[in-house]
Amino acid sequence: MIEVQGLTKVFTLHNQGGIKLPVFDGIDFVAKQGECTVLFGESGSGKSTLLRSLYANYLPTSGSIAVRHRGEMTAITGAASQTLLEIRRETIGYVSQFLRVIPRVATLDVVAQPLRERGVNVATAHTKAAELLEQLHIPERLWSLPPGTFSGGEQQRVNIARGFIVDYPVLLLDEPTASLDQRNAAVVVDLIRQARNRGTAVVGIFHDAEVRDAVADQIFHVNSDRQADSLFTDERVPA
Ligand SMILES: Nc1ncnc2c1ncn2[C@@H]1O[C@H](COP(=O)(O)OP(=O)(O)OP(=O)(O)O)[C@@H](O)[C@H]1O
Repeated sequence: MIEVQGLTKVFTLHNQGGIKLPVFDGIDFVAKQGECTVLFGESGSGKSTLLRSLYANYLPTSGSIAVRHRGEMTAITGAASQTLLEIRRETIGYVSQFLRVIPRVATLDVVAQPLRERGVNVATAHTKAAELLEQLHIPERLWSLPPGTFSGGEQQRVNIARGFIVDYPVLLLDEPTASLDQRNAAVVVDLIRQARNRGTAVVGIFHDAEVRDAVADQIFHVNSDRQADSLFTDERVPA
């Protein structure tokens, strides 16, 4: 579903005299349908940078990223804005670590929005949003409120509900259980497994070893010191 070739990222800090900050160099990486790929590595190794590059939030310095979109491998690097919007609406879902929402929009609408953008009617989108919010233990009294003042864990669960409301062929998850208790982390593990069983290619960062072991089909080591030929390991992690 995703093919990454020779991906290199160097940040240039223009407000710091143009200092160059190399993050990773020459990454080759494949994410397959129905598999969960875990990005693994030390803090600062570039996991989030890689995930953001897959969503085209960051522009790579060199290399290419392609995603299977409408049945064809489509370049993300260098894609026109219109193509990127289409890819994000139909093919790639992204659950960032923190919820970013428009003020004064009710939680139920925040969660339902990705379905509404795909033309699903309000009633159906709200029903699906309510199911997910219930599953993730967000009390019903909060559904009509904007999530801006919710606790960190509540906001993260709203973000997860929003990410899982569409059956995206590719789902990118940036530490989706970081602020969650065990009960809610277990719900997220279930949601990931269900998505994977439907054929979604999941790519995620999970700091919690228990969660990681519960969902990983393969682990991709992101390591800024690595040699080019040891970039990819296809370690099967026991369920
Ligand atoms: N927008 C940016 N501008 C400049 N440097 C950045 C930017 N984003 C990330 N970096 C740098 O890139 C490096 C990798 O950061 P990244 O967040 O990808 O690491 P990570 O592996 O996800 O770390 P962690 O596990 O701590 O979240 C860091 O040194 C960071 O300072």
